[in-house]
Amino acid sequence: MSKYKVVLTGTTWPEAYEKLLEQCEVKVWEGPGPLPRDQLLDWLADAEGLFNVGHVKVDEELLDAAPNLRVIAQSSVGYDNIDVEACTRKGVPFGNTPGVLVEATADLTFGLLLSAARRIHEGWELVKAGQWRTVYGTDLYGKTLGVVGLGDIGSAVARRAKACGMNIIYHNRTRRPNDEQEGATYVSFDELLTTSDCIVCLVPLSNHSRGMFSKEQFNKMKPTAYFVNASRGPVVDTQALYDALQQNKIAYAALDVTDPEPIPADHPLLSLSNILITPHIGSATYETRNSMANLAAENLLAGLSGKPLPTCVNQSVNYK
Ligand SMILES: NC(=O)C1=CN([C@@H]2O[C@H](COP(=O)(O)OP(=O)(O)OC[C@H]3O[C@@H](n4cnc5c(N)ncnc54)[C@H](OP(=O)(O)O)[C@@H]3O)[C@@H](O)[C@H]2O)C=CC1
Ligand SMILES: O=C(O)C(=O)CO
Repeated sequence: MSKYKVVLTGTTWPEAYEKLLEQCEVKVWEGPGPLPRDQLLDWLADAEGLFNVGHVKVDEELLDAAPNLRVIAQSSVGYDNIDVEACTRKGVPFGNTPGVLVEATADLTFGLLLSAARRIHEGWELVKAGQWRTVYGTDLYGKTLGVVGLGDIGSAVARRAKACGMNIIYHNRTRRPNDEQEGATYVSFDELLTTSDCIVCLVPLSNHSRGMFSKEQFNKMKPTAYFVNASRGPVVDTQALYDALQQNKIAYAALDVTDPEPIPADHPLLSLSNILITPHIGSATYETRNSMANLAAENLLAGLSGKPLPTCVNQSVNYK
C-alpha cells in the first residue's frame, strides 16, 4: 500500500512521529529557524496532509498551492493562524487539540497569578543576589477574580482560584450555566473591569477580541488590579499595558503571551518592575505536549483515510 504524503512543519514528539511514519511519507522541517514559506509551498504541491506544529499561517495562498490536501492538523487549541473559512470553502477539514492541554495551561495561568501576587520570582532573584529580605505581596484569599473567556481553560483556572478562597466573576459572549452553578457569577465586561481584584484573560484571538484590553479598559481597572494574559498577545494593546503599569494605573501584569512574540530583550515592557513574563509555556509539560502531538496525529490520520476528525473545527466539512 502506498503511503500518504504529509508535510510536518517542525519536529514533533516521538510517539506521534512513529504513528505518522507507519502510514505516511513525511517531509519534516528540522530547521534551522522556521520553515521558509517558499519551501513549504513547494513541499505542499503534492501533499495530502499538513501537520502544523509551528503555527504556520494557513491562508488561501497556501491552500491553492496544495491541490491534493485532504486534512490539516495542528497541535494547539488556538487557531488564530488558520483561515478556517478558506479551509471549509476548499473542503479541507481542520483539527486542533482542545481538552488535552486544559489542566497544564490552567496550572501555568494560576501559577502566574500566584507568583505575581506573592512575588515568588522576585524573592528568588533577591536570594540569588545575596539579599535575604522580605518582599511583600498581596493575598488572593477573599479577593475577586474576573475571568474573561471562561471556556475550558478559564473554567479550570476558576476551579483553582475557588479552592484558594477567591470569588469568581466572568464575562463571555454567552453565559455558562454549569459554571454558574459552581459559583461563577456572570457580569458585563465593564463590571468585570471595575470590580475585579485580579483579571485573567483566556479568550481566543479573533476579530472580536483583538485589542480588547486597551487604554480604556486599563483605566477602568482598580489601581491595585493584577492582570494575567495567557491567551494570545494581540488581545492586549501592548503600549496601553506598558502605560498602565508604568503610571501605576494597575498594580501588576503577568503574561505568558506577548505581542510581538518572542518579545525582544530590549522591549520597554521588560524594563518595568511590576511585570512577570514567561515564554508561552502554558501547555509545555512533557505529558501534555505528548498528548497534543498524539491527538494531532489522530486528526491527521483520520482525515487522510476519509474518516471524521476526532476534534474538528469546521464540522460541516468533517461530516459531509
Ligand atoms: N498560553 C498558552 O500556552 C495557551 C494559550 N491558549 C489560548 O487560550 C485560548 C482559550 O482556550 P480554551 O479555553 O481551550 O478555549 P474555549 O473555546 O474553551 O474558551 C474560550 C472562551 O472564550 C470566550 N470568548 C471568545 N471570544 C470572546 C470575546 N470576544 N469576549 C469574551 N469572551 C469570549 C468563549 O465564549 P463565547 O464564545 O461565548 O464568548 C469561550 O468560553 C485559546 O484559544 C488560546 O489562544 C490555549 C492553550 C495554551
Ligand atoms: O494550544 C495553544 O493554543 C497554545 O497556545 C499552545 O499550547
